[in-house]
Amino acid sequence: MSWTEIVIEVALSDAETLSDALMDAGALSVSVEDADLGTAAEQPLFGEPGMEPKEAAWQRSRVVVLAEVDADHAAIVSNAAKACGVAVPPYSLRPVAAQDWVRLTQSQFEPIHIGKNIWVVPSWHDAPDANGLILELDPGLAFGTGSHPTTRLCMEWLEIHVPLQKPKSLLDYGCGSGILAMVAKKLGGDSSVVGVDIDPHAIDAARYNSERNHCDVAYYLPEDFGANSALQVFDIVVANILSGPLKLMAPMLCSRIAAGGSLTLSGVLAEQAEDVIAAYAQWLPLSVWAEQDGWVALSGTLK
Ligand SMILES: C[S@@+](CC[C@H](N)C(=O)[O-])C[C@H]1O[C@@H](n2cnc3c(N)ncnc32)[C@H](O)[C@@H]1O
Repeated sequence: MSWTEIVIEVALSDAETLSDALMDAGALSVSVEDADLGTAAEQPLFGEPGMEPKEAAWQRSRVVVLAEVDADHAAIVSNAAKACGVAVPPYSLRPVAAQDWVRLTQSQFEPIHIGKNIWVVPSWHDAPDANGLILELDPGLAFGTGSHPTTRLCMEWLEIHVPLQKPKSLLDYGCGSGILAMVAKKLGGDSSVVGVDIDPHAIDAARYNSERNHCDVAYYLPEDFGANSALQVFDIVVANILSGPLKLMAPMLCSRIAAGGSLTLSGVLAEQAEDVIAAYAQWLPLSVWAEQDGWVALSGTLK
């Protein structure tokens, strides 16, 4: 399947009405861009701090219309112009090369190597190292594909500490795609792993991902977690959220750590570490375990 782009240069004031009319006249999609984009005449959108914002983003617009290759392109433009009560604007046509869009999108997601031996592998790839700890995971609605430094920090911590601590139970609070819970389950053998997230889409994604990776993990929304395991404590608690919620959650998260158990937090910027450490100080001494790209993982053991 291939398409044609109709490129029309119009005055800024006409761009929006013409775009609507072009959709009514048979366009598949319409986008409006700065006609001076990439040229010496392009104006920066934002001025220096303190300057008045410009009234308009740019001076002249280019309307780019995607149409079927065998559509009547002249009719699309003239019908739209007629509907707007303006003269038919000059336009040019350019072919859009046929692409395998699925393949193109998929090629942007390569397997990710984390720590010593963990691989996060999209379903359309073979595992690069058959002896590695392989998580099959596609980019989706929930946060956690292994590309973010905070996820990587937590996975690296788990890779080292789960085999050392051999936890009987582990809680992943703010589980997103379930990536940390699944790694913990694969590293921890028969330990009981629970994931909690406030976002129902994340819970669905985590359940789906865990089934595909043969990981027996229980996932809950916070209210169901409270109802189902009100008194349960865990040998390891890990939470990769942001510093604000982590500070508020300190009493709740600490109440979930078993005696002698540990807590690992990420989603915290290096400059926020001191503040987060202070919020947890009455329960356990946290310290910076590692830093990546300005993000830290904090870790500590319950007093
Ligand atoms: C940064 S993502 C981390 C996802 C995954 N654990 C990882 O390490 O990649 C944070 C997750 O915490 C969840 N979250 C945010 N606030 C929360 C809260 N108050 N209770 C539970 N989950 C929360 C978000 O929905 C999101 O999925």
